[in-house]
Amino acid sequence: MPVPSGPDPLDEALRPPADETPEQRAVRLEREEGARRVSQAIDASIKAERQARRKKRIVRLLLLGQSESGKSTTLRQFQRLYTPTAFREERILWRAVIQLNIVRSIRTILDAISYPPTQSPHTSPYSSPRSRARSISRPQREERNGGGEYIDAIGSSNGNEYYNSPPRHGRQNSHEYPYEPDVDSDGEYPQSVHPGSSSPRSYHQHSHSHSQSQNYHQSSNSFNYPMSTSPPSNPSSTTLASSSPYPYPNPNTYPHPYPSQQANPINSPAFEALKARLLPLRHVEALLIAKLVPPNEDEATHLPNIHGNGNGNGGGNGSYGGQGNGRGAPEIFVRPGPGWKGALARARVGYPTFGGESSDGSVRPTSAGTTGLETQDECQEVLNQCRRVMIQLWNDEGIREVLRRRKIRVEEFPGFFLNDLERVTSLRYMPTDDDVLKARLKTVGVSEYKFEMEVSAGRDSGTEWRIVDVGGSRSQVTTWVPFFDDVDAIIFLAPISGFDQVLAEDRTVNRLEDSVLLWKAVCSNKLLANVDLVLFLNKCDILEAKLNSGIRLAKYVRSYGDRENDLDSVSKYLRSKFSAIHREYSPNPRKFYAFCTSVTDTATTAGIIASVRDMVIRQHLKQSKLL
Ligand SMILES: Nc1nc2c(ncn2[C@@H]2O[C@H](COP(=O)(O)OP(=O)(O)OP(=O)(O)O)[C@@H](O)[C@H]2O)c(=O)[nH]1
Ligand SMILES: [Mg+2]
Repeated sequence: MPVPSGPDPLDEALRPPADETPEQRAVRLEREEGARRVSQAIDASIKAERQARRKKRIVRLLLLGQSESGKSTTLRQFQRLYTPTAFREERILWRAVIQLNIVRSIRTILDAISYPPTQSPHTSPYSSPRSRARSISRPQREERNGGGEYIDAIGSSNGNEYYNSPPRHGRQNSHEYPYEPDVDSDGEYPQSVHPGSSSPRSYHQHSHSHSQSQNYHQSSNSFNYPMSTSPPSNPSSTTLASSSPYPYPNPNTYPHPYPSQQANPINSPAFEALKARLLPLRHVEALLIAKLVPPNEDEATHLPNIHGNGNGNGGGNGSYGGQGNGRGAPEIFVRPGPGWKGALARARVGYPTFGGESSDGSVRPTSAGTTGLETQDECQEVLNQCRRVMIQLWNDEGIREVLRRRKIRVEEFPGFFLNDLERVTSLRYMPTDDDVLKARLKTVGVSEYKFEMEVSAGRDSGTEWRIVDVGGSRSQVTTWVPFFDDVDAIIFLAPISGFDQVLAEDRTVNRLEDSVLLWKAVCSNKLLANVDLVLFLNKCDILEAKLNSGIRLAKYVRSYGDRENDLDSVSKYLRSKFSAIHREYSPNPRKFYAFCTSVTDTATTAGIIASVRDMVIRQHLKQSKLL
């Protein structure tokens, strides 16, 4: 933005009038003195409050990172480790979330099978969208001017715009994140170039107004759809998905807003019958949404998102019955805090009433998680009845093959429980610790969780912890700033397994690129200049599986070159890049710790969290002495 030249308007406004009389001057000075006294009093009271907080030993930790980076999971790890009783008591409440996760995974598969790649709501961000090879190395001028191959986010001089800019939506910011839908000659990831939304309608709109869409049009001839016309490689008639060819639209004539002829390309009677048997899941989904989303929370069911068409009701038009438009449903979210848990507990949702009132007077199941008694839960009953069909669907070779071809790795989705269907749909099912950590429930808003460690040693005892968990999607980043004040440490989560994925909320943005941009913004933020940073390079388990399956980092991060494509080398490389950004962008020198994590893994995360706890306490004590 151009800076206006000339006198500062604020100075102008504050300057005394040229014809000020001595009396007016005296009045003005007195008024200014009064204002100064008020300001000093406010400063003093803030300082006193801060000192009192330090004395009371209140430690504040902020969890930052993009959506699905693992912030809420990290918080759950803290709770599991340091308030285990409360964590155990609440496990049963996660069953509804897990039920919803299962239903959503099934829906994803049905959508993927039922709709061609161009229509499916579940292509990106889990389908290995491939942007052009990019470098996350520091921007070199030659690179920028030459190939333009680095992630532009790394190149901008200051990350603060991430906070200051208004929430970005859709493709409006494409100029800031110049992601050209680059098509590789091998056409390996055609789904990645599907621009914008999964909704054909919104794509249609884009195609008239954005030049990137035109690029897409121009380039759409140059690759083959992996599923364009061929059936799965093993066309065994025993598989559900293999008994019909796949009449996907000719890429030369694509896109059609609604290619009605191909609305449901799988017309195998076996598949149709199976879908019909899964129809009750629609009801389950609606029930769960009603349970999880408070009645006054309208936004959750109307949130436009990657899968949705902006008005999905989360349960009405999926593909269970093959009648809907199959464009999925919004991801259900909760506002952080005990609200949704309280609502579930109050509704009792069919859980047995083992417990009485808790100390705060609220009623919640207290030890149901350990009894293993049968419960009356309609959703669980329906899931239990559908479990054989779900298992059949998930284990069907033909369907697996379609998913493979479409690069849809359902097992890497958050909230994946399909390998545990027998166990998690049992009527006696009570979520384990691992299940709670694996469950996915998106956060919207910012909230502070207070707790005192049940399990505390030495100097920890008596310390009150306040962990701030934020919603990580792009539109929410601006809401973080008010929480930057008076923070002892930040844990920043960068899910490095996302190097071949795009953001759910903006499919033009590579996930790793977004994490780097966000990291830069956090490092350079002046309000956080003296806050120690802890970096979790997270989802290393998924990263390892990806690398082992042959997906190469160098395809997405060109600067990686021909280094070894294994977890150790990749994580070291990315760690050094994040560390370099920290050094370069931090306004002041400060402590920085980096860990390669899989925060769903209880064994490895316990040690890391203990180190972070010690480090935060140390820092807190140091700061207290300084005050
Ligand atoms: N396999 C694996 N899954 C993880 C890991 N970390 C988090 N997850 C899963 O990823 C999903 C998203 O994690 P969340 O903790 O909900 O992510 P978040 O950062 O809070 O996301 P928002 O609330 O949208 O901002 C959950 O289903 C987690 O179980 C990890 O290291 N490995
Ligand atoms: Mg969250």
